[in-house]
Amino acid sequence: MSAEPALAFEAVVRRHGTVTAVDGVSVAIAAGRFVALVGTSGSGKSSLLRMANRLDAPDDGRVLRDGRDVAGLDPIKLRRETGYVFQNIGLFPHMSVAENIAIGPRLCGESVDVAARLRQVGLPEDHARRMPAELSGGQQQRVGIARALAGGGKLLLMDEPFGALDPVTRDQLGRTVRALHASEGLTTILVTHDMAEALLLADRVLVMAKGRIVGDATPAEMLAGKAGAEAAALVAVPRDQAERLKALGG
Ligand SMILES: Nc1ncnc2c1ncn2[C@@H]1O[C@H](COP(=O)(O)OP(=O)(O)OP(=O)(O)O)[C@@H](O)[C@H]1O
Repeated sequence: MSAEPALAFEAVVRRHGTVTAVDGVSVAIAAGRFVALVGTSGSGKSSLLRMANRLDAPDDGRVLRDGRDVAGLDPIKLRRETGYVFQNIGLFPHMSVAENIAIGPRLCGESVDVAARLRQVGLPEDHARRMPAELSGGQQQRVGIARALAGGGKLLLMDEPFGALDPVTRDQLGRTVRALHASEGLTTILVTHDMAEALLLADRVLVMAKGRIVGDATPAEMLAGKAGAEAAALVAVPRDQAERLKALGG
């Protein structure tokens, strides 16, 4: 494992017209960590994530992967080596599950063990022949995760990947991703609006507000109120819900 952080942002700025979406973010993420990125809508989470594999370029500052500035890396290769999963992942509707999973490596003349990839994400092997429309939303997201990892990349970026799913499916998928993170030796960054999900899955939580990182702590530190006012406000929501549920149960 490299001594360099798997991903680092150095004084990164990203503007969209007159809006400064990312306003001087510096943060390093060590290989093997599971980081949740939280913050209210419009705080800059997606804008930050998109710079990790050159979907967007910073207006200022640098983004480093394993110590190398992404500006000097081949974007096609970089994206192949990055698992990227987002809400409504967009499987190719006219391709089978197997073809969807294998598409990236196949374009580079490489083959994929589709059955193994399906097993990894908890889907039966016979689903390989199905078309995306024959799968539930949760199953489609599982295929999306399998496709994201098929290139063999060790960095997994997830932008609200469970956003459109019911709470039970969401919880199951979260556990699957956490298990994959460990078994595959991934570095994972999960953008989520669900603070409870962030606290339960991640080993480090970054809080964004107005384009800046305003909280950076472990889940235990967050719960103990040691990560600043914005983090405390976000943690207050699931805590209050848990207390109200407990009160209901007597
Ligand atoms: N392509 C774009 N063009 C113009 N403005 C944009 C664009 N993308 C994002 N923005 C603006 O940049 C700011 C940050 O947006 P971003 O999507 O990064 O936030 P976010 O924290 O991911 O939000 P959400 O949780 O709602 O997805 C917002 O003010 C948004 O309106």
